[in-house]
Amino acid sequence: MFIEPTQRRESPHLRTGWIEVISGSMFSGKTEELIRRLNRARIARLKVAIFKPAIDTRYHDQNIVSHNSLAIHSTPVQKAGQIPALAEGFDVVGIDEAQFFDAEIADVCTKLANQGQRVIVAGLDMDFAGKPFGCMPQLMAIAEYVTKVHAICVVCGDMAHHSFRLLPSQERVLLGETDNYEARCRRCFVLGNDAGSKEWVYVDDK
Ligand SMILES: Nc1ncnc2c1ncn2[C@@H]1O[C@H](COP(=O)(O)OP(=O)(O)O)[C@@H](O)[C@H]1O
Ligand SMILES: Cc1cn([C@H]2C[C@H](O)[C@@H](COP(=O)(O)O)O2)c(=O)[nH]c1=O
Ligand SMILES: [Zn+2]
Repeated sequence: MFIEPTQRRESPHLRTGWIEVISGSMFSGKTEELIRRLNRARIARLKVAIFKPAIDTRYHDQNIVSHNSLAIHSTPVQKAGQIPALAEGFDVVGIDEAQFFDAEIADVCTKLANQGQRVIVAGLDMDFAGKPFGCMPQLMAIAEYVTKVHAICVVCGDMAHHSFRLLPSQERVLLGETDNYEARCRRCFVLGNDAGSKEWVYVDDK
């Protein structure tokens, strides 16, 4: 578990901010972990602002929602450049689905952190082809803290770090969940359709 640094309580302009990145494949728990950190910041009575790209309407047009139905209210924005004005006066800034933001997102996160805000960014490290996704490599490079989370391969049960697309589309952006994607380990990802595809069945402990 990530041990959160303590945020000093003076005005944001008198304290040091930082950037945290939570990254991994689909179903790896990025959103869960983002919501956990943001809820803890709220419990600490810090002012929390949360953003997501407006394109991400998968589960809800406003809320950030995890695959296991945790939810937190957010402000959808069209462009990264809109975030600084909207985040003014907040101690902590959460951003989900960062891979969909334009290249300005890295400068935006730097600006917020330099102003003393704690910035927590979650996003996919790789696309369906196993290629680094958009701005994520840059965000991981400039962050003080990077947490890589992993899913479970739905084919074999090993640790998964790939998002395997079940449709033939080669478009980079294709929203979806278990209808369109599976979490897969390296081996089952490389095997592709030859690895087969199984609905994950939880083993009964009894
Ligand atoms: N293959 C899988 N591996 C791990 N968790 C899964 C898998 N499929 C569904 N889940 C569920 O997804 C949850 C994580 O969802 P979420 O935080 O939205 O992930 P992410 O944002 O990384 O896509 C897990 O707690 C679990 O309930
Ligand atoms: C791999 C991959 C994913 N997407 C889309 C699919 C989902 O809508 C999001 C990822 O959401 P999650 O919170 O990480 O589960 O991204 C895409 O558009 N292109 C891809 O290659
Ligand atoms: Zn596997």
